[in-house]
Amino acid sequence: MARTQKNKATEYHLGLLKAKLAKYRSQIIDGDRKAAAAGGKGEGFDVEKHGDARIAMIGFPSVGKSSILSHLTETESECAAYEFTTLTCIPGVLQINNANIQLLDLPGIIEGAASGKGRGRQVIAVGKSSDLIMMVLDAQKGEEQKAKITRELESVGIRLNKVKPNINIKVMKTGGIIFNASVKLTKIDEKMVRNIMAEYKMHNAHVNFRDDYDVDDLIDVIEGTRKYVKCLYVYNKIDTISIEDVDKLMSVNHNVAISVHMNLGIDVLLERIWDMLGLVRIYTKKKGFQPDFSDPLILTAGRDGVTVKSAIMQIHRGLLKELAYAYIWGRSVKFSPQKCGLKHELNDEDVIQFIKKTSGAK
Ligand SMILES: Nc1nc2c(ncn2[C@@H]2O[C@H](COP(=O)(O)OP(=O)(O)OP(=O)(O)O)[C@@H](O)[C@H]2O)c(=O)[nH]1
Ligand SMILES: [K+]
Ligand SMILES: [Mg+2]
Repeated sequence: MARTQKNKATEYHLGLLKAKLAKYRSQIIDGDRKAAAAGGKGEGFDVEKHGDARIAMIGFPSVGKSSILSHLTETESECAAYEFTTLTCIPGVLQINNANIQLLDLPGIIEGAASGKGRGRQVIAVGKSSDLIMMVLDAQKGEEQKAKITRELESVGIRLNKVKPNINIKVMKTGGIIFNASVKLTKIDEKMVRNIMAEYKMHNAHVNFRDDYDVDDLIDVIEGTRKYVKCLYVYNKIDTISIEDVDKLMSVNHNVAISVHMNLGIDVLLERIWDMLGLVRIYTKKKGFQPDFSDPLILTAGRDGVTVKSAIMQIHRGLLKELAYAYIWGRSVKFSPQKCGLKHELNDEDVIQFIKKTSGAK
């Protein structure tokens, strides 16, 4: 693909090559999955999920992943100046705002990790299972390390800091391909969409583009197995570079610059982790009592954020039927307390009191 000159005539050819490549990749990944299921998983990698969220640290060897785990949690993971010090998945518990977050230290990966080099596949599988990937990078090394690891993750279907493309495909029995777009498309045209659909042997379908997407986005939606994961890029060892270079790193979206050795940037790192996880603390209170501010419920945002309903689902779903309304104090309401229904969206640090239909609703 890299050797094909880019112009209008070759564009269709490139699009089809991309679709073929994506198809073969998913066949290989699928084969791997079956082999893994048959032959047991990588030893030392099947760590059980614990706590309110899971973060996986992924990076090249000796960037300081284990140093970060040992610094931020009670767990000691061996740190050393030689590469591949860490050989398995080491879990620690990171406490931020009373939430218990599982932080996973992992072996360093190398180029080709996704196709099975080293323990790359196991490491990437752990990344896929997490709520946030911390891509740990060495501030002394060039920008290409970020692109290389991103490529490894993308090649197995992980998409970093992206939302699923809003392309709707409805398979029909007859009628051919009926194509619609809500905006003017600049990166793909109808002919290309038809070619790609044909490559996937989809001959009858309604295809609707809700935004200006490209070939890769269409393939992602057709393949359907992509995993959209948030990613924080953590540049460690800033004690070895100039202040100007630190400023440059910090000016990029989703980047954080730290030094474990000098204890620099750690507060900012924890804040960014909290923000990116999108966890919400909710304090429940009983009538006539103060809420217990030392013991929040930690809720994770679903597609509609955290609502009164999703809060109840995480606490005690039986309450759903019994609820008359909820009283809310906090930033999500105009005045406190305010009577709210199930759809009301909660903010971090709101206080909630549930009023049941039978007790005190009148
Ligand atoms: N200068 C500097 N060195 C650091 C810093 N953090 C870690 N190191 C050093 O970097 C080296 C590698 O640290 P590790 O924590 O073992 O790195 P790792 O990413 O876990 O390495 P692998 O497990 O081998 O992949 C060690 O010699 C650390 O002392 C830092 O903030 N500044
Ligand atoms: K090391
Ligand atoms: Mg390590």
